[in-house]
Amino acid sequence: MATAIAARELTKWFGEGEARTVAVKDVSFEARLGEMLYIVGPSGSGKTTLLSIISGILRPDQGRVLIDDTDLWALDSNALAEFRLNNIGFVFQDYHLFPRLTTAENVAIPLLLKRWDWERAIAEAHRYLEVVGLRNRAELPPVKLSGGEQQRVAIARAIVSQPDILVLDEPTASLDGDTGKRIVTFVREQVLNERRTILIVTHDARIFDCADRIMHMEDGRIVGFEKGAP
Ligand SMILES: Nc1ncnc2c1ncn2[C@@H]1O[C@H](COP(=O)(O)OP(=O)(O)OP(=O)(O)O)[C@@H](O)[C@H]1O
Repeated sequence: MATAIAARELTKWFGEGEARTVAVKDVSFEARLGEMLYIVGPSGSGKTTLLSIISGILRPDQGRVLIDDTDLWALDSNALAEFRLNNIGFVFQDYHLFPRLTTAENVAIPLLLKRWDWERAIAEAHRYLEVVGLRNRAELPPVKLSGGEQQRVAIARAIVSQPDILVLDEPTASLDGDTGKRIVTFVREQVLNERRTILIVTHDARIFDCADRIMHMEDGRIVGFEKGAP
């Protein structure tokens, strides 16, 4: 399998002097095309910090992230924003949906940012809502949806612009066990393909069997990999 993401000697610290915490220490790994890779570890082990660095949200203090031929953190801020918009979809733990917009409008946001005209963006959003099984919720505001449905809206929004990299931070944290498992199985079966790489930070052992590989972190470092059982 080809490499999609290469993390090279990433280090990130917060604060200075006595208060300095090293959140990620000299982390190197590769994620492959067509792979679902989990990042697991105790609270405070640096998982979210690492995910944020890899997805272009948080600048590392040292090291590089290579995505295909692009050295992510060598891009200027405009190029980085553009790269993120075109290549990386991010699903946050608490969904980050806009309450005053309809479900379809929420899903259309990345396309509107890419300057699609309104009608076309909304039509495409409807198509993706159908993919995640929510076609009949398109005109509702997110508050009218269940947690699992909101999570699926967030996934539709993250994939609507067809990014090669999809990043999910604790996607099942706010869901009951069955719903969480269903959502991750959906991502594995309907969203993963040979041109995509999916990274998932999770504590949830009930979804481990959907992973291709599980990367364990402790105290800011990678302490091992195990094979999943998809
Ligand atoms: N913005 C910040 N300012 C200061 N310290 C931070 C900041 N973000 C993270 N940290 C610290 O960096 C370390 C790693 O945090 P991180 O959130 O990456 O861990 P995590 O493994 O994702 O934890 P959790 O599973 O609890 O979400 C922790 O010690 C945390 O307190």
